[in-house]
Amino acid sequence: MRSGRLLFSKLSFDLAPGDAAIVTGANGIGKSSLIRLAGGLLVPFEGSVTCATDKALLTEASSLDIDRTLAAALRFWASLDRAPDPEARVARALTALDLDALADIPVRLLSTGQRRRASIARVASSEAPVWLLDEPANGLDAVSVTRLATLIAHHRAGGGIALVATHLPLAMLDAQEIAL
Ligand SMILES: Nc1ncnc2c1ncn2[C@@H]1O[C@H](COP(=O)(O)OP(=O)(O)OP(=O)(O)O)[C@@H](O)[C@H]1O
Repeated sequence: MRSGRLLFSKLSFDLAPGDAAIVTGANGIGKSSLIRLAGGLLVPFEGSVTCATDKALLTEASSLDIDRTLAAALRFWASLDRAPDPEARVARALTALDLDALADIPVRLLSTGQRRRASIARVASSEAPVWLLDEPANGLDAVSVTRLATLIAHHRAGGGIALVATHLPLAMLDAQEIAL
């Protein structure tokens, strides 16, 4: 329910380790709202959302401090996570997103696509088992979209879960489709 309007009803799905779901539908149908519900940023009008483990959320807004270097901005968030060794996690995520060369650049100087990759790196560096991604491919070039698909596949292969809202094609093997 948003602004008194029912967005969707009778929606039910489960995701086990290794699973993925892709949320599709027209503009304004409620894809972002569903991701936010899953992330606990919105409360369902009716029903419930249960998540047994840590989750990382990617929304349209970048949560990275624009005045820090990319590496420092990522380390800030990684240090708040429960997983050990934030430095190593950030280093791995920077490499996975091909951002090593930009590690010492202030976030405010990054391009749109670079910022999006940086936000994905924040999710990856959390090493949270559940990834909730709202339009992760927005602003990415073709190579970066492929890299994102590979990253999600690796995450799932390691027992991770991905719930992804996207209106852009993103290859995710055997993903459930949640068509709103
Ligand atoms: N903060 C808000 N307060 C009230 N209504 C909102 C808010 N955010 C979104 N809405 C409304 O909720 C509905 C669903 O929005 P949502 O962003 O979930 O759609 P979406 O499917 O992700 O759209 P898009 O494809 O354009 O990103 C829309 O009608 C929108 O106007």
